[in-house]
Formats: sequence, C-alpha cells, structure tokens
Amino acid sequence: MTSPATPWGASPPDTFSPDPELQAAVTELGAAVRDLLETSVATTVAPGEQADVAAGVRELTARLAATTRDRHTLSALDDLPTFRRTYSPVSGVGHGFAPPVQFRREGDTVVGECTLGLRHEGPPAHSHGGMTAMLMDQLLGSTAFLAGRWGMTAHLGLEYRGAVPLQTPLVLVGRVADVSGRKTVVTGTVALAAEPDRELVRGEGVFVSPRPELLERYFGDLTTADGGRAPGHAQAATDGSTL
Ligand SMILES: CCCCCCCCCCCC(=O)SCCNC(=O)CCNC(=O)[C@H](O)C(C)(C)COP(=O)(O)OP(=O)(O)OC[C@H]1O[C@@H](n2cnc3c(N)ncnc32)[C@H](O)[C@@H]1OP(=O)(O)O
Repeated sequence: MTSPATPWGASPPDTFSPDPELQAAVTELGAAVRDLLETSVATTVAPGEQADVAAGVRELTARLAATTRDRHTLSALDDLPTFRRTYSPVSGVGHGFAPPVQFRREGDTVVGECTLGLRHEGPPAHSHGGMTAMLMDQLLGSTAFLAGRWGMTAHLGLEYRGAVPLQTPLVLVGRVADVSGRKTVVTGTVALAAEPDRELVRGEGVFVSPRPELLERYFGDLTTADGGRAPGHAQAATDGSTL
C-alpha cells in the first residue's frame, strides 16, 4: 500500500450507441427468462404440467440457437471501454440469473441496489454464500472500474456477518481503499436497504490490471460482434491509468 485513497479518475466517454431495437429485445428476453428461472424454482404445479412446460422451453431454446456467438465474440450490445456487459450474471439485463444490479457513483462510493430471488437461494429463504460473493466481486470490480482503475480480481475476501434474506431490497456500497501501480484495493458492504448501517457482508478485493502478456493471452483474440478487434484490451490500464 503506497498511496492514499484514490481520487476518482475520469470516466471513459460513453459514446457507444447500441441498436435500440436489439437492446429492447435483449432486455425483454432477459426479463422473461428471469421470470421463467425464478418461477421454475418456485412452482408447485403438477409433474405433467412441468414436463409440458419443459418441452415448450426446449422448442424456444432451439429457436434462439439458430445463430449464436462463441466465447471470443462480444455481444453487439457490449462495449469494453465503458464496461457495458449485457450478459453479466450480476449486472446484465440480458441474463436471467442476474438480479440484475446497476452500479452508480455516489460521492466517493459506488452504490448498487438489488433484490435476490429464490434462484439465488442457499440456506432456506436466504442468499447462497457464493451468490453474495458474486455480488461482492462485481461491486468491488465496478468500484475500481468507475474510479478509472480496471483490473481482474486477484483476491476476494469476505466476512459473512449476517444472513442475507431473499426477496428483500439490498444496498451495496463500494469504496476504493488504496491504489498502487497496477493494483487497486477496494472494500464493500452488503446491507438491507431498510437498515443500510448494519453490514451483513463485508468484502475486500484486490484488483490487478494484468501485464500485457496476460492481457494478450486472455483477450487477444476477442472480437466485436461485427468481427473487428475488440477495443479495450490494447489500451487496458496496465499502468493503472484509465482505459
Ligand atoms: C480488457 C478488458 C476486458 C474486460 C472484461 C471484463 C471483466 C470483468 C471482470 C470481473 C471481475 C472478475 O471476476 S475477474 C475473474 C477472476 N479473476 C481472474 O481470473 C484473475 C486470475 N489471476 C490472474 O490472471 C493474475 O494473477 C492477475 C492478472 C490478477 C495478476 O497477474 P499479473 O499481471 O502477472 O500481476 P503481478 O505482476 O503478479 O502482480 C502485480 C501487482 O499486484 C500484486 N498482486 C497480484 N496478485 C495479488 C493478490 N492475490 N493479492 C495481493 N496483491 C496481488 C503483486 O504483488 C504486484 O504488486 P506490486 O509488486 O506491483 O506492488
């Protein structure tokens, strides 16, 4: 730890303008799948009804499978410099598992709100510890990013101080604690929105902007939806500067 708490870096300019029709359709499909997932783990309808629904879902899946992208191709709605990740399992509007959480700067913190569902259950009626860890990872990573300090998670530490209830509004708050070279240390909390000062989960993460060789290994063959080289990795903050 060599420097004081970071001043916020400048946010990258948000000039990305995705196709609004695609954005609306993906958001709607994500919401529909979210409802399906949530209802599929809550339903108590008869076995025959569940089997019928499963057959219908398989037909719909086959329609979506008509054309797909591979893991090296970004979605047409994604933009790395601005961290737009439509299919993030935490913040992606297009992802049925995601709560989803949207993060924003608020003073010297980053704040997000969400409500977890039965699809995130661990102990009955409460969040799975791994789900809470996922929320924390995204919160801390987004906090680093919104401070102009993109990095990959090198370390994630958690203290589970109270069980996190499902179907109850939550508030997530992240803060940059320290910056040093390519490394950013971030702390964060998860609490009930109704009791924001009572921490249920406390986390600390170390985010490291990878060396150029690693960036190339991980993201070198990433392309945009139209086949171009994905912007972002070449300029990534290997020296701790803004993307
Ligand atoms: C492009 C857009 C895509 C954008 C795509 C969007 C991605 C979203 C990501 C969301 C967050 C994730 O889940 S990321 C996924 C989970 N994480 C991962 O898969 C990362 C796996 N780990 C790695 O690849 C590597 O270990 C890295 C990249 C983290 C670091 O490797 P490196 O680049 O070689 O770094 P290295 O030289 O070893 O260390 C640099 C400095 O960091 C410190 N450091 C390194 N690791 C640690 C550690 N665990 N705890 C403390 N400090 C550490 C070192 O002491 C050193 O400090 P000093 O000597 O300089 O003081």
